[in-house]
Amino acid sequence: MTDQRSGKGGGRRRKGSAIAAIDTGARRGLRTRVKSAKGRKISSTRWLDRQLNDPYVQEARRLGYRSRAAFKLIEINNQFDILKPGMRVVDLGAAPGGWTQVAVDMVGSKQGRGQVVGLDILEWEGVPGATCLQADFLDPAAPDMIKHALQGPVDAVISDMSPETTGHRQTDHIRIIDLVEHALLFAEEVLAPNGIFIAKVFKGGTETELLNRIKQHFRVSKHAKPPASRAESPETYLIATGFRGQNNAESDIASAELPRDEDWSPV
Ligand SMILES: C[S@@+](CC[C@H](N)C(=O)[O-])C[C@H]1O[C@@H](n2cnc3c(N)ncnc32)[C@H](O)[C@@H]1O
Repeated sequence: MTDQRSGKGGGRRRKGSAIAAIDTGARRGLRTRVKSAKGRKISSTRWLDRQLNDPYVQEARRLGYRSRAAFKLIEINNQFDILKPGMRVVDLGAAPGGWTQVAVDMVGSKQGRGQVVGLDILEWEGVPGATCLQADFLDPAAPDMIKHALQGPVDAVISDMSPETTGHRQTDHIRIIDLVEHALLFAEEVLAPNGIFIAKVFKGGTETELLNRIKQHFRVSKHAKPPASRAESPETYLIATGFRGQNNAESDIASAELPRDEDWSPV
């Protein structure tokens, strides 16, 4: 909960093993899968094959990104032109650090412009140019920890947080919505006017109440499924721009006017 590091290099790589071909984040995932796949070795082998044949994994490795997830943020940004030099960004669910690396490059924090603060429940290696925190975001003390690290109002809160999936659709849905709701409440507290909120959600599962809240606080909201997000994954990203400002929420949006989740066409 109190671990705060910044400015260290990338993850260690084990030379010579098959695992050395996979970036740090994927290797962490491999260990998890092998452990949880006791007696189901075939599926972990298939998973390993998929990693080795995945062009995003290869490209992440070539460019020094810690996860293939980095490309999701790059693609979201290509599409929506969101992150710009000098911005202050909070990255939730940041480990192993792919999005943090991309955000650091985009805002220019290594050159002293903007700021990136990343947080994850897992222990993770600091990303140069970012403040890297370890805490459970659902712990009431976590938001204050981030606020303490911030040097001013935030331009973008980006969340790639996802809970350990159980395979039970409804349970997974409830867990991710809980994370998104906490992230949104935090964003409402720290965002500057016109700020941006990005959060991972599961397709077809964004609660009306959550969408209602997004509509009240942001001028524009969309769903996006970047090409780097695997087609078979239910994940999609909620992109909300034009934060109306603290205490400036639109309270007169009739619920009848709100789009149903399935009406939000993917962009
Ligand atoms: C898909 S990964 C993020 C990948 C990351 N964006 C990247 O580019 O490398 C999801 C992350 O959410 C984190 N997470 C899940 N629940 C969390 C919580 N309650 N607090 C903080 N982080 C959490 C997980 O530990 C995991 O690292």
